Amino acid sequence: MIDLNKIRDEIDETDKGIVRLFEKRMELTEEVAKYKIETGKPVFDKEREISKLKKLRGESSNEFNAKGIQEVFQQMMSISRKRQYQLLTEHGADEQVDYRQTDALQFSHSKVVFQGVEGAYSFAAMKTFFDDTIESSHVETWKEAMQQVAEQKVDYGVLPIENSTAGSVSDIYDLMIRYPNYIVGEQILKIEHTLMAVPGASLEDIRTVYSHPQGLAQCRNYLEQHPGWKQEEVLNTAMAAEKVAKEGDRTQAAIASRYAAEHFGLNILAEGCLSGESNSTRFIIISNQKCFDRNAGKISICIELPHESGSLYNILAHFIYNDLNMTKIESRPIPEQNWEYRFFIDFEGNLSSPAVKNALRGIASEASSLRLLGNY
Ligand SMILES: O=C(O)C(=O)C[C@]1(C(=O)O)C=C[C@@H](O)C=C1
Repeated sequence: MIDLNKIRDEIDETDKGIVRLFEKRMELTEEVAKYKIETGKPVFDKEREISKLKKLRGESSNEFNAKGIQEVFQQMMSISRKRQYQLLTEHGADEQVDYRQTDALQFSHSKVVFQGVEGAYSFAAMKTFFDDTIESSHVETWKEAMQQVAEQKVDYGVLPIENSTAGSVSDIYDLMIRYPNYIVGEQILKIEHTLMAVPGASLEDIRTVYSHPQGLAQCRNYLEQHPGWKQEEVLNTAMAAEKVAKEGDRTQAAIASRYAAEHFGLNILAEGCLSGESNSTRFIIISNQKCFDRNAGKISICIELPHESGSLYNILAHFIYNDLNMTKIESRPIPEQNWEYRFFIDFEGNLSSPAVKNALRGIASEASSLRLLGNY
């Protein structure tokens, strides 16, 4: 009978040896880091890693072990890189600080653009985030709002990025890539949709419901109870209310805010049950200035990765090693590169913290591209 305890003793001895060798390897890594700090040579040397993996695989006795060796050494070199990034950060090696930190961003007396018309949820988010000294204006589309901020026609823009029921607003993610704007704040707004129609109309009269696609999506459960109603998309929830009020047709209804119903003189036919109790939308405040609040606690980045196995896993390891809490990851297709994606990542932290600097240094070296979208 084989003695399990005896085998385990031998495994323990072998593991001790592996730990000693690992420690030795990490000491050598520190030497490499010193050399790289002095010479400015990049930490990540892909060619060296590929040739090492090939050689080590060749030294294993069978294909199964070769795979294991590849996995273990990929991890070992990735750990070695992370230690080197730490040492580079501690040493303050060529930090590229192309953003400005400020004690407090100037929001009062600024020019702010939102999409839609008064009564739209973006308008409500703007009113909640900013004070009464701002000069606000509105445009028809999210793209125009992005453009106005990019061209510095206004100081800030307010855009919806995510809804707790319907999910991410993917168009906003795509627009963030197309325009050189930055996120400087966010506002979460509880969304309470109501169904409204012209005075005198009742639920039985309704044939068509107008709203923004997000409004229709968030009220999907309610609308499923009325399969006979035709759903029509318009640019904005408040515009839907405006259209119903202007056309005066009692077969039409709009899904929009209570404010919009009052503003356009419409009657509320249903409320409260439309999109659930906790339905909320997160709005971002964007600026063209790469300027972040010194006390900001959340960072948004966008990365593109080499199209190869394990690349996302390796990038995410930078958050784990630096104890950073990732709060969101979103993927969007890269146009013209079918089935390849860019990733939008939110995590907690401030750009001045060493942990964030380490992680961003590592990600910048190992991703195909990294764009900082904001610290707010
Ligand atoms: O040889 C180097 O240049 C190192 O930095 C060491 C090492 C390794 O751990 O083996 C780590 C990172 C490089 O990408 C390649 C190899």
